[in-house]
Amino acid sequence: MTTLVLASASPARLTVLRKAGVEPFVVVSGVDEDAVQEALGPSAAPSRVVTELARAKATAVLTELPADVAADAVIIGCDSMLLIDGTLQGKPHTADIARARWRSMMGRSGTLLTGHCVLRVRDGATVGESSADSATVVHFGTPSGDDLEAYLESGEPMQVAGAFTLDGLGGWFIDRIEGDPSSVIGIGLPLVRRLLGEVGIGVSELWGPR
Ligand SMILES: Nc1nc2c(ncn2[C@@H]2O[C@H](COP(=O)(O)OP(=O)(O)OP(=O)(O)O)[C@@H](O)[C@H]2O)c(=O)[nH]1
Repeated sequence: MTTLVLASASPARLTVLRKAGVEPFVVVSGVDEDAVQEALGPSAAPSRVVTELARAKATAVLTELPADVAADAVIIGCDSMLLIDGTLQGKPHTADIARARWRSMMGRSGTLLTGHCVLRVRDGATVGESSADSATVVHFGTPSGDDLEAYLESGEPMQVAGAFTLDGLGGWFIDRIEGDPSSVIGIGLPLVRRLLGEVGIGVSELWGPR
């Protein structure tokens, strides 16, 4: 049976796949995302940035796979960033940055881009590849000052692209989205289904015992 390898440390991506019937084999890539972005240059299109980051993550774990997994596997790498005011934003990391971002984006909208790369692996070699990004327009609500401070205090916004979640505390502050919710959380299931199809895999082959 083909093993789905998730090349990500993201707990959210793991949860999305588990709820969708797949128990992935997780290998964290450790890719230096800043270095990849720098190599792409300042004029790289946002969709290319997130897709190349996803490809770098998927490629990086190929050599880390145990032989029994690498015999028959499909590796998925992802990268999510928020495109707003013409700039790509990753994780804010500090409360001050997250606060400044929320004060700027509340009441407005941005596009959450998630790049995906799927590598089909047989006997340790890549025999197929498909990649694409998904774009979801996110309409931000207007949290009160107290609510925003409490949200920052939770620590959640610092650890996620765009300083918000759809499926966590951030959900109180997202008015609506236009697009696929799973890709906002970090891995777009309908897009991954299409990418898996391009390398000859049907999603139900990956579902565990029901
Ligand atoms: N739960 C949740 N997480 C989100 C949401 N939006 C973005 N994220 C997370 O924000 C993180 C974006 O950073 P990335 O660099 O793509 O991924 P990472 O967490 O660093 O993990 P790697 O794939 O190992 O790089 C991911 O973990 C996403 O799952 C959301 O709406 N909900």
